[in-house]
Amino acid sequence: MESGLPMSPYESDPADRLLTASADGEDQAVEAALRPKLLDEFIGQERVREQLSLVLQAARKRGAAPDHVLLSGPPGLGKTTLSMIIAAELNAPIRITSGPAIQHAGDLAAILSSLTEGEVLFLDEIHRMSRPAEEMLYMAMEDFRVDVIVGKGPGATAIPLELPPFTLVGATTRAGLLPPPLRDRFGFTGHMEFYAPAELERVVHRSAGLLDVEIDPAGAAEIAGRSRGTPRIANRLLRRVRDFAQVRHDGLVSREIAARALEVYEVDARGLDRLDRAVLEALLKLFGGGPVGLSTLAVAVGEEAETVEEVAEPFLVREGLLARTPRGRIATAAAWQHLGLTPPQAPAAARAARGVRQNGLWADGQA
Ligand SMILES: Nc1ncnc2c1ncn2[C@@H]1O[C@H](COP(=O)(O)OP(=O)(O)OP(=O)(O)O)[C@@H](O)[C@H]1O
Repeated sequence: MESGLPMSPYESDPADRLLTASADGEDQAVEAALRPKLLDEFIGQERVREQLSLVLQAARKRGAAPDHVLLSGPPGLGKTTLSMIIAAELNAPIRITSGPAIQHAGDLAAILSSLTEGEVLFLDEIHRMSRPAEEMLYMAMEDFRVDVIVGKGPGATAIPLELPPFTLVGATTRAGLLPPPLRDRFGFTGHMEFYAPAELERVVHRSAGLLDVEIDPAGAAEIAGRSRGTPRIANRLLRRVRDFAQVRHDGLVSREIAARALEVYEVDARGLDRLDRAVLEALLKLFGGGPVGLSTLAVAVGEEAETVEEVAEPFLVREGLLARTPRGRIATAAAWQHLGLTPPQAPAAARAARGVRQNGLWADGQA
């Protein structure tokens, strides 16, 4: 049973999109090899890294398990990677599971009771855990104890079970929707931000080294610029560009090769894909930049309203290309510029742009 929370727009990305931030099968297979193993190798997220480093160093000094850690932020920014780094830095084993995998409180009890002292428990998508499991987790986090209910009805008894001290690392795309009692039991929350292009360039370089791909700095910059601030996407685009470079050229990834490869995959210079551009083009060309209602816009691009709203729009809004207003969707000046189109001018605005009105006449002589 799920917690009943709506899916996050991040989670509902269809996996067949090259630019989705959620992991597909190929990602999962390659990602293990690309994950940084220690905090020093982890690129970017300076603030979270420094804060976490203090938490871990202090725990090591005290010889105790650190406080529970909550990592929040969109998918593909390195939450799983950081949880593994936490375990490696503490020299502790790690157990990995996720909210949706824990259907019953008993599932959680089984995991908790088999933890060893100091072990790190990584709970991905913690906001999607069932309510009874969530309540069991409160007690486990605070008192390192759970009550296992044996039997049913009036004869049911609660058997207390002591747990060894462990560190929970929870990950969520929606920290704001976690129930406060759960949120409050984390001693440290790290908010992961989208990566800057220069940081993604370093990610691409590092991954290229591990995958044995020859790449020059301009090639890495080209891939980074199209990766939507997300290392998982950067790594995926790098693999597609590598294919192109190996099949059509000599294997070296330069700016030109990266740009041509990503053109084949319909990822433009700003990281927009076919659907993103279709939405923008409809908004600009059919509706003059809006405002237009979501369902009308969706019909124009032949997609479901939810797909437009949850898959294309979040990135377009983040990029400042589209705005959601109470009257409908509108395109920004940057959207016109990005598609190389000229916004229509309102008659008065057009005249004002041409000249100053004097003596009741515009500079062009019209009244
Ligand atoms: N700071 C980083 N430096 C280098 N590589 C990174 C960094 N962050 C993430 N990556 C790479 O990006 C990929 C995705 O990272 P990860 O699986 O940790 O993301 P996530 O936030 O846990 O995603 P999800 O929420 O979907 O589980 C991994 O291959 C990892 O190697």
